[in-house]
Amino acid sequence: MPENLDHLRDWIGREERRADWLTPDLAAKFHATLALPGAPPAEGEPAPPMIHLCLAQPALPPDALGGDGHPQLGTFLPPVPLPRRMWAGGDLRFHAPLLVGERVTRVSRIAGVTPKIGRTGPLCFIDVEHEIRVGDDSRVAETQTLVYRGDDAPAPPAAEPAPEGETVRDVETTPTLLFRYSALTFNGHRIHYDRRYAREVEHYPGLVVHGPMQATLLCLLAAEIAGQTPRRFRFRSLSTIFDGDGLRLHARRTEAGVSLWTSRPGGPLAMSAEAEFA
Ligand SMILES: CC(C)(COP(=O)(O)OP(=O)(O)OC[C@H]1O[C@@H](n2cnc3c(N)ncnc32)[C@H](O)[C@@H]1OP(=O)(O)O)[C@@H](O)C(=O)NCCC(=O)NCCSC(=O)C[C@](C)(O)C(=O)O
Repeated sequence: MPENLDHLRDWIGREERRADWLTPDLAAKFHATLALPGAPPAEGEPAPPMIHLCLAQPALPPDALGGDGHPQLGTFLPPVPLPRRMWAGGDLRFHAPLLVGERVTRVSRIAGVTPKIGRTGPLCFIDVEHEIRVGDDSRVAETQTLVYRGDDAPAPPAAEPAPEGETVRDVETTPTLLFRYSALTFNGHRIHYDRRYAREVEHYPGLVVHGPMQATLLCLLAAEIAGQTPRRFRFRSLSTIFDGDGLRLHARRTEAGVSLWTSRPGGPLAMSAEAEFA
């Protein structure tokens, strides 16, 4: 670790609250971007799980953004002195669906700051708890884990090819898909649309396929296989997928629910996830 990061724990407990409308327009754009089957839900109908990631995102002017296109660190998230942000994982509990047309409030709280040394060097994990409410009614409880890495951190060492699932779906990871998902989530992170920045500044071979989009596709696949929205959905991002790689979604039914994972075709495990229904 370049320096002692214990002082960042002072940020634990910091809260932020934002509100938004789940409009029919957003529901239609989410449906179209992810190529979901059938017609998008109309006003008053349940919206698909994970659409909340598109809601109540911070809307800041350009001078409040960092060089990576995200809000500058030290506003809500602590000022971690490691520049490269990635989405590391999540743990979500779905209490009840959001309905199209509802006014949604997102209450966010810094819940953890955990420095570690990984195989690729210093890592700092930040846990953010979000509660997605309509009035006093909690619909989704989510813990997001973000990770910050050093400037010169290498890619994790190559791993074995991931096994194939019982159910397999291929998704074409075009720049258009990545751009449209960034737009839906109002995510300015340049690693998803600025190829020169992704290569020259963050040393990736291509545009990065969003962790939350992979998680959304896996959660929707779990819901399709089980015929219902999971009660709990957990995931971890273990290696990165780039545009042009192709994204393969895998699923296998288990006693407790559905195990899911992503890879590029023939590539190592990228995201691993569990959906529970009881
Ligand atoms: C994070 C990397 C570099 C660590 O790779 P490593 O080889 O350095 O780590 P390690 O040696 O395997 O593990 C070190 C410690 O970290 C833990 N660990 C290791 N991984 C995770 C994880 N995911 N979640 C939680 N914990 C993790 C692991 O369990 C261990 O803990 P321990 O010492 O206590 O045993 C590696 O796992 C990696 O490259 N993951 C892929 C990340 C990725 O591609 N994310 C999606 C794209 S970025 C994105 O979508 C952005 C977005 C949407 O714009 C946005 O943030 O807003």
